[in-house]
Amino acid sequence: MATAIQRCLVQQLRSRSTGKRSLIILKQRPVGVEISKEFAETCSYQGHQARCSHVFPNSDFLTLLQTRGICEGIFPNTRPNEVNQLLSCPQSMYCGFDPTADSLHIGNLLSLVLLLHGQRAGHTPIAVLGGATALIGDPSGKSKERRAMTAEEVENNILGLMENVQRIFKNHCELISHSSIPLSPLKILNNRDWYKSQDVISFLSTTGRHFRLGEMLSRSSVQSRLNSKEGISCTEFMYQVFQASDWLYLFENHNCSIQVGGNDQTGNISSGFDLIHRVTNKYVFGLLVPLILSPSGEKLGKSTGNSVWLDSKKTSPFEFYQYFLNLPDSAIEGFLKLFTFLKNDEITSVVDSHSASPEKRIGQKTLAEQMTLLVHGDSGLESAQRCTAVLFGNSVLTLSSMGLEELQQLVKNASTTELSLTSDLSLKDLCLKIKCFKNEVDAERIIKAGGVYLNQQRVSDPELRIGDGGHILSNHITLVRVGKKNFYVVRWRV
Ligand SMILES: Nc1ncnc2c1ncn2[C@@H]1O[C@H](COP(=O)(O)OP(=O)(O)OP(=O)(O)O)[C@@H](O)[C@H]1O
Ligand SMILES: N[C@@H](Cc1ccc(O)cc1)C(=O)O
Repeated sequence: MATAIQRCLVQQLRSRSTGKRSLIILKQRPVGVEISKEFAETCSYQGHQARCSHVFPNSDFLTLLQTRGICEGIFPNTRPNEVNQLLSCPQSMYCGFDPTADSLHIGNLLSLVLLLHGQRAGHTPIAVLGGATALIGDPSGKSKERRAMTAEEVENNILGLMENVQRIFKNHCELISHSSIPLSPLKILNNRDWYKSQDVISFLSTTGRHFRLGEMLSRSSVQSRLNSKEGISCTEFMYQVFQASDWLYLFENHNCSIQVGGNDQTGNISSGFDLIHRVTNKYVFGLLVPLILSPSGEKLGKSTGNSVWLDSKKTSPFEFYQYFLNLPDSAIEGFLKLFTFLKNDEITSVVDSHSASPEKRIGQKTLAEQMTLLVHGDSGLESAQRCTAVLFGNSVLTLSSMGLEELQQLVKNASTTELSLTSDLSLKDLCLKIKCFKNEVDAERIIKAGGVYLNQQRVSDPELRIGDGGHILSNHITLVRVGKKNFYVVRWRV
């Protein structure tokens, strides 16, 4: 007798007319993008070893997303039975990211978390990198025309985004999902691939015919620009056509009936819905995540200049960890539900312990740990915790276990000086050599007043001989701090 999954597959194959549905998993590599050896390895890794703890497909998926606040809206919201029916069979679900920067940020992370929940529930996640759409420019939420990007910039940014997405899926699979059933492999596609062989006339005479100008003009992203002094170019006006065509392509070639995006994407998702319905007479659905705002209420995003990046070179694991550690109490429960994979009862228990002693910041610590583990893996979390111990716990032992690079990340703006130790070097001489002070008088005064720290320990004798009393750590480094925030790294020649 056929299993439930087999019945589902047969039903799906019968119900679709395209004949191209890729229920067979394709390990497709974005063409035109250099793929590193690591990328190739993690791709095959995910295909073979990923495991999921849920029964497949998990019918509670949508309820879980809604109760945790991850899915704020379903587009269209008038067909609840169809969307539930669709999700009771294996689907592909996609989210697109335009490579307008070389890294994703925590606003984008929520859509990836939704895809990960989808993967855990038995669906196939697809990340589309907008090699084509980044060159057009999405007007959604933008009061001005975007700066035109060069093809080289876009190609370079794609590499960064691909690395981010791969790393997060790998960390989730290895460190967070304790599972027993294989997860569907993640697909990363570049939308440049399905446009590069089309000429503009055939695109307009085929795809273009399905779009109604009235509907296109009604999108709020278009309306707000039409009513502004800046206006909207034909290029950006056409953006919705490309995002809609992406979805049609994915629907026909990758069984993709679900698009995930921030709620600022409703207009583009609606264009895709209209196109697919017009062409195939089938219904597809958008799952909309809420926009993540900064504590001061603005959207966290690339263009808003307040990003917490997923690339460790732009936001180090320590800074990333600290961002969550410093969130106000009021944000914690919501963020634990949105971003972590802790179960609801685990979150309740964290929130209860936090409320009993808020000064211990148990909620912030749990959130920071879970987020750093997902984004930067266990080595990133260890580094973040080491850096925190040094900066806020004054741990000399931890400081001596750090490499120069990690220390430089910790004290980002600190100058690093290489010195040879002489037997008569005093603290005051050292401070002058590494340019903590402009003159001897200032040096003497501030050291005596207790404003100088060696390896996070206060020292107040300007004549103190350096070298005595473990001022030089076993990693041949001394960290000098003046006041609260001015750091200087000394690297001793050996
Ligand atoms: N702060 C945010 N909260 C939730 N989702 C977000 C946030 N920022 C972006 N997204 C979502 O991430 C996906 C990719 O967005 P995109 O690459 O355009 O990011 P962006 O930071 O908004 O970029 P830009 O500022 O250039 O528009 C979209 O679905 C978008 O809605
Ligand atoms: N328009 C989306 C990115 C995107 C690109 C291509 C898609 O097919 C889907 C989404 C954004 O700017 O946030």
